Amino acid sequence: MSSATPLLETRSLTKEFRGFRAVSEVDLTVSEGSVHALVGPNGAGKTTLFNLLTGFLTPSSGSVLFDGRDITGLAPEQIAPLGIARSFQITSLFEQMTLREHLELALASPTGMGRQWWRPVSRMSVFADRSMELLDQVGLADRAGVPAGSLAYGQKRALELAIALALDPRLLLLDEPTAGMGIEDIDRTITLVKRIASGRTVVLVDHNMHVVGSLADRVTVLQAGQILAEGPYDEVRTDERVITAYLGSAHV
Ligand SMILES: Nc1ncnc2c1ncn2[C@@H]1O[C@H](COP(=O)(O)OP(=O)(O)OP(=O)(O)O)[C@@H](O)[C@H]1O
Repeated sequence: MSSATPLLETRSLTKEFRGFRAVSEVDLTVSEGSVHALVGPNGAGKTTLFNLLTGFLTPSSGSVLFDGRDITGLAPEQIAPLGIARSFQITSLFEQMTLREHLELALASPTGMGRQWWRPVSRMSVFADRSMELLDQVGLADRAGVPAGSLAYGQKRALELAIALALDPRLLLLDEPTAGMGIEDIDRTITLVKRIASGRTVVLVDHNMHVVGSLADRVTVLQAGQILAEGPYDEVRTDERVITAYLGSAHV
């Protein structure tokens, strides 16, 4: 992480909901090739910030720059093809569809890698090899033909990661990748994220400090919509202001 080139930058980014500032003048700088964690107590503005970065929300003021380009106000379907993918906190899979079909659909979508959405479904087999590669990357190659509904929770989250990777994103945004997981799945997810983070930039929201400490090169702590502290994990976790902020929340 020697390069100082920011892949993602926000400048005075602000989102108000009827006068309430959920995100307030946030200046975030994410270096290319880094894993950058966003943490903070409930309601700190993490999800709102993710929504601003991916175009699901439009900022009230301020800007978002990706690779030096101003992407403020672009729609999600304009932002995704630039190389920003997101995995969601809530599982969004089709229970009856097989794992391979999920990947083929992701690859064939307008924002997907091939952008060959005009191809008839019968020609989706061109994506078969890539689908298997992606499933292999997340350790699900042997489940390719089973319906997503039959997967265990941790496997569903791994499938969602594979779907996000179908874009071959430069920037991958992970919203609580270990939420609701037991310790074994958490450790498996840490290993998986480490593997897929190589060669790309990852911004991660997670409440689990073991996950953050294991993965993040840099941590930004949000509180009440503002940046409270920022730095390497070991520095941030001993910061008095951060400790105080967390003592007031459910996630100590
Ligand atoms: N659409 C909305 N309308 C009004 N208020 C909102 C809206 N979305 C979020 N908020 C408020 O903005 C604040 C930040 O919410 P946000 O979901 O971004 O926090 P968070 O850090 O992701 O919290 P959590 O850790 O619980 O997911 C909260 O007070 C929330 O109630």
